[in-house]
Amino acid sequence: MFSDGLFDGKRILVTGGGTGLGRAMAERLLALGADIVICGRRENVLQAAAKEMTAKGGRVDCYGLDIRNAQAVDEMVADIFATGGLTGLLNNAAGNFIARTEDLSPKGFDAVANIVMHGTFYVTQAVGKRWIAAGQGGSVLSIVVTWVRNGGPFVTPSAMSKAAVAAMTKSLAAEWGRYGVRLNAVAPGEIPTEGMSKRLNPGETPGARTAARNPMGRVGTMEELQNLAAFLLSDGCPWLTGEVIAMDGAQALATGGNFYELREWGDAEWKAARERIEAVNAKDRKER
Ligand SMILES: CCC/C=C/C(=O)SCCNC(=O)CCNC(=O)[C@H](O)C(C)(C)COP(=O)([O-])OP(=O)([O-])OC[C@H]1O[C@@H](n2cnc3c(N)ncnc32)[C@H](O)[C@@H]1OP(=O)([O-])[O-]
Ligand SMILES: NC(=O)C1=CN([C@@H]2O[C@H](COP(=O)(O)OP(=O)(O)OC[C@H]3O[C@@H](n4cnc5c(N)ncnc54)[C@H](OP(=O)(O)O)[C@@H]3O)[C@@H](O)[C@H]2O)C=CC1
Repeated sequence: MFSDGLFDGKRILVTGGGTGLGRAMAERLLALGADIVICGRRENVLQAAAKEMTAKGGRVDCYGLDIRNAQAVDEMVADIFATGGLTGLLNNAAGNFIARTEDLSPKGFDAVANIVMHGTFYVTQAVGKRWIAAGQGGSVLSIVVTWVRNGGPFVTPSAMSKAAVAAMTKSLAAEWGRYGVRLNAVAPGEIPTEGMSKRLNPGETPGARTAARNPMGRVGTMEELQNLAAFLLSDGCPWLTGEVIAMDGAQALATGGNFYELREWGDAEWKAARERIEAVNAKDRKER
């Protein structure tokens, strides 16, 4: 679908690029010739992913850090610019889980908001200010959710924070356009990944609920997202900026989104879901 070498000479930072959608998009960009940088909190996950991704060649650099830490983000980005710079940024790292909003503690809200809203801003600003200082342009792509348009029941901290990322995308497209920096966002429907399925559909067959409700009768595929991300980050559309593009088989248009049906759940279902989510959180935390 794309020419070989489309991304020759490009270097792209993919936050959360060691797993799931981030890894899939990083792999496609690498295959098209880009050098890749990935970051996340679990260094072992990043190193294992980088090893597999470069089995056929290419360069993938890893940084183990928490993007909620603005100083750590700035140090990472300074190091990246000291070792070759960047032409693109893919804001993909996120945290999320389903919960009744009345059950959230302040720390539970902050866990999501500090990753998605604050962390995404820290990375974008650290990269953007260096592009501006260097007099070079760049392209930012952020992964959001369809809930930025109409809210997301039972995922309120994520809906609020991703809406902030969509607002950042539009604000900076206007503010930084004069520097040749463009920003766009993609709002995918469900594309099952381990990190997502275990926190948003705990105990269910991954993708089953979406397949039953989606106008196209299925979940999304990695390949569809890889193609859209490659197009948006390529030099093929330099005047395209400030857009949020949904790709969900029209599910949000038809049904409003993903989790409204959870209003049927009672205390027992929420307790079971929380236990499953906290088990996966604890497992991942041990690897940090
Ligand atoms: C269509 C699909 C769209 C998909 C969109 C996506 O984004 S998929 C992306 C999917 N991928 C990911 O999400 C990957 C990354 N995700 C993560 O690392 C975790 O899920 C994280 C966001 C909780 C951060 O973890 P951490 O260890 O850094 O967290 P921490 O120690 O800072 O604060 C923890 C606080 O959260 C509380 N809490 C937790 N669960 C529940 C619950 N079920 N109920 C209520 N509360 C809950 C917990 O009790 C504690 O508060 P407390 O009690 O101390 O006051
Ligand atoms: N899968 C889906 O159906 C959909 C996903 N999305 C979005 O796609 C993106 C990827 O999700 P997905 O691949 O499914 O889930 P994953 O859980 O696999 O990806 C999240 C990644 O972000 C990293 N991350 C999380 N918190 C931090 C942090 N504080 N600092 C640094 N890295 C962090 C995680 O690594 P680590 O834990 O090691 O830090 C992980 O690699 C997210 O933005 C999500 O909101 C949007 C719509 C649908």
